[in-house]
Amino acid sequence: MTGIHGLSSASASSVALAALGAVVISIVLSSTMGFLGGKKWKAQGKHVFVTGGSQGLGLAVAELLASKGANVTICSRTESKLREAVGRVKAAAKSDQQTIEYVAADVSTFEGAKKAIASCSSVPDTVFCCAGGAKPGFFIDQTESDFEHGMRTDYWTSLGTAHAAANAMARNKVVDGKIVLVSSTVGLIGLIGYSQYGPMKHAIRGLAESLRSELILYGISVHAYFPGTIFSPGLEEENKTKPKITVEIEGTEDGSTPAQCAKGLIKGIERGHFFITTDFGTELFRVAALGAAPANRGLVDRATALIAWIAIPVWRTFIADRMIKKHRKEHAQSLAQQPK
Ligand SMILES: NC(=O)C1=CN([C@@H]2O[C@H](COP(=O)(O)OP(=O)(O)OC[C@H]3O[C@@H](n4cnc5c(N)ncnc54)[C@H](OP(=O)(O)O)[C@@H]3O)[C@@H](O)[C@H]2O)C=CC1
Ligand SMILES: CCCCCCCCCCCCCCCC(=O)[C@@H](N)CO
Repeated sequence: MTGIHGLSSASASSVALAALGAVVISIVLSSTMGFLGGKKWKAQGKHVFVTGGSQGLGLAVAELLASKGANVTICSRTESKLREAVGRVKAAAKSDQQTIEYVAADVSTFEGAKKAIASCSSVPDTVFCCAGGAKPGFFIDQTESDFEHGMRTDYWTSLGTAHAAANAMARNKVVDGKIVLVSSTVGLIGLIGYSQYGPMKHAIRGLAESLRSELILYGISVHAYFPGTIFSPGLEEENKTKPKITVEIEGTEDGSTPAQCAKGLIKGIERGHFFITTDFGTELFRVAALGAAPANRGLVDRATALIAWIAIPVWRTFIADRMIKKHRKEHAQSLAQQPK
């Protein structure tokens, strides 16, 4: 007797059994965090260091964790902004016993990042690398200096901070250390206007995977966050130079407040998720691009990947690429007006 694909029913049932086995293993592996690791991460009593902590996502993360009882050090380059921001973090704190401070530093060099970590009143056990920002534009318009700036602002800030933090944590035997890297939706996909920025956010994903593996040595856990549009001061700034076509594809209405993003990010961390998203579109891109990274919920991730398998090519072909093709004429006209 033969089954549907000409398989004997015996081998069809062994295929089914193997599939079932894979599902069970997948569920077990993805739930080990809950069953074996046991402990849910708590902000209470931690010392959290946040780069990009003077505004936008970083400030919202600092405020939220202070409200949950963490000691917080915010870091960015501009002291005047830090002074105001640290007041907001203090106001959000659960009690006046918490240490809330700021460190003014440029973390885009190893020297700056090392100094920033060393200036904290104690070794931080939890580090959020939120510093970053895009300078969108058309690939052919951008200069070598724009790309170099992107590497510094969007990759090196995280690399330097993670390097300084891992050193401090490992050498001071910090228990349950944590490093959180911030990528973007465009760290999972490519999108017109973001060639100076997206590839750096892809690099952040690679850094997260490398560090997740190696920092097991020291019991330091690593997470990467992939936010969609955040209504932040940085977004207002980048929108001044963002190509119209990029704005159209992103949609001006679609996005979240820094506070909404911080809330979703912390929820993901508490659940022990490795790659964290806070909007459905990016969640589809995450499961489609998961590769060998750990899933969040084994079975659900795989089911979501089935949706992504259909939805992503449809979105790309009939929405994104089509909009770009429609934009060709307008773009050619503006190109013709530029000097060669
Ligand atoms: N806004 C968005 O739509 C999205 C943002 N993201 C990412 O989320 C993160 C936060 O974004 P957002 O909330 O918009 O942030 P903002 O652009 O509003 O703020 C950036 C923060 O980083 C600080 N910063 C920048 N460069 C350095 C540096 N070299 N050293 C120290 N601090 C620095 C800034 O302060 P100062 O200039 O004073 O140093 C500021 O505090 C970024 O990594 C961004 O790429 C991801 C997806 C979408
Ligand atoms: C099948 C799936 C459909 C989903 C559609 C979603 C469309 C995604 C558009 C990309 C949004 C880019 C946000 C991040 C931008 C960013 O990082 C900068 N703003 C940095 O400041």
